[in-house]
Amino acid sequence: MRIDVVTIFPSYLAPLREALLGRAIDRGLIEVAVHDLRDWTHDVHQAVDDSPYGGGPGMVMKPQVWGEALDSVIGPVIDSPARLVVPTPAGRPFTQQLAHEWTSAERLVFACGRYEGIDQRVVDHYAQRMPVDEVSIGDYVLVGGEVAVLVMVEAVVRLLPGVLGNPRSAAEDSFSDGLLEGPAYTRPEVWRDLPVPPVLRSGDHAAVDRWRRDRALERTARLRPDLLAALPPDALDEADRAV
Ligand SMILES: NCc1ccc(-c2ccccc2)nc1
Repeated sequence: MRIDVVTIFPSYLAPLREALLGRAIDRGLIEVAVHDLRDWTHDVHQAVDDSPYGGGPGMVMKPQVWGEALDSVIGPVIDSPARLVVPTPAGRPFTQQLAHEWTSAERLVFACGRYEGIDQRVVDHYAQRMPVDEVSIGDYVLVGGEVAVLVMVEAVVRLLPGVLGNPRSAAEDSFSDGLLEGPAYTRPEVWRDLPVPPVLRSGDHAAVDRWRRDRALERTARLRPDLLAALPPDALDEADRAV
């Protein structure tokens, strides 16, 4: 998978080259290119924004600059189909399911907005020639899309074959079975007078699996009842319902 990011703050994307994601790049599992939007300005001030039509606070990012940048970065879409992703608070929710969907994309191009966002015609123009996703990572407003890109790239790349040491990790993610993950424990057996739940040291794998699912169901009911309500009817067996 090739990932391109266009931003006025390229250094914000430096974490993409660290740790797990950095190793995925070194191993050739993904390619990452970060582009400075200002490279496509032609004026001495390198202007990327202007006042909003209709008035109102803040500034809007200019369509001309974005058009030249995205034409250059995306290139002839025919050659390598890409998805254009625009992080925005006014977007569809980014979910584990969407992360999985994106793992089949040959290319992801992220357009990081700042100020009050990007002139809508940029999304409208590219939506005529490629899939464009306006996506939100949560109901809060950031100063720009860069942090959201870090979140989404990590969520997608960790799902790619070979990236995680243990493929079971991604398969057993929170949300993979529609529930939140239950608690995890490691040595020591007792820490500050708090013991590890004995069942986890029993060696009885069926009991451990049952205990873990019960804790996941309890946690989901307590913190995310919406996820329980969204489960398909056959997702919970009789033992689950007893929790
Ligand atoms: N859903 C999180 C999120 C994503 C992007 C932005 C944002 C803010 C300003 C300009 C452009 C994008 N804010 C929140």
